[in-house]
Amino acid sequence: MTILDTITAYKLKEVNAKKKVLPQSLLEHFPFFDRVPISLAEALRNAPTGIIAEHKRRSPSKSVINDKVSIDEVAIGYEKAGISGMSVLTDTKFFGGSLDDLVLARAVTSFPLLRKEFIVDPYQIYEAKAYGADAILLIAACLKQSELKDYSEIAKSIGLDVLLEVHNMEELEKSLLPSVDMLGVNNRNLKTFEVSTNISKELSKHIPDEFVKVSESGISSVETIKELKEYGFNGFLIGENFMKTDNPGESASDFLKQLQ
Ligand SMILES: O=C(O)c1ccccc1NCC(=O)[C@H](O)[C@H](O)COP(=O)(O)O
Repeated sequence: MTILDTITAYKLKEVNAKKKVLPQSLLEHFPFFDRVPISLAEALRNAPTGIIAEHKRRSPSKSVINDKVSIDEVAIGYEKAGISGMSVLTDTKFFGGSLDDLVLARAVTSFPLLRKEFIVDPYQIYEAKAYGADAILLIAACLKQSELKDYSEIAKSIGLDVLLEVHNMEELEKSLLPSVDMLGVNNRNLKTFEVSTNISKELSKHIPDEFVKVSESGISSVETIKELKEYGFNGFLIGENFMKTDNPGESASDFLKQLQ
């Protein structure tokens, strides 16, 4: 059993329990549900740097990364730094995040927010909108092609952008759907936790130009970003490199200065 199998099995139970307490029909009455989202894909297409900075307290591969800084401090710092968008991990059990983090980040910023979650049920897409997200993540390794199609179409129907994450050619082939805005290549192998940006470089040539290409995980240098740009990447998802510092916003700001 891989970590992804463990997480998705847990998520299915978690979502079923949530639906009993707060049905989807009620999520549609949350104030943020009527908010017009800001497109993360557009922000990346038009940005000179294209960084999506992540709020990440801990992870299965690294345990604790940073549980000292507050979400609002991180979100304000990232926006001030000039980052294109922010990824907010909302999983509690494995990453120490929550939907409260998403609401708090939304309350203090106006740039695009990605709900970083292991989506296994459409309920979580409505939840993302209700709690202030602009975009959702779908992971090809967790979902069948019919689910990727249905879930991305649901997200688009309520105005959310879709970042679809792949790690190999087989996952990429089932992910080239018109309802997907951004194709993310995860440089982290979720079975071994090994990280290599070579996977982004290899898969980039098979991603058609209509998708915004995003390289995810294990990025810690501006040289890597400059190199990945040569392969057509417009977006770069960075978590640990900023979050491991005492001041993630300042660290992101220094990183952007080096890039410009
Ligand atoms: O980060 C992990 O250990 C991990 C383990 C299992 C599933 C997903 C995982 N990470 C989620 C992510 O996508 C990363 O947080 C994101 O790409 C940022 O990565 P990094 O810059 O390496 O923190």
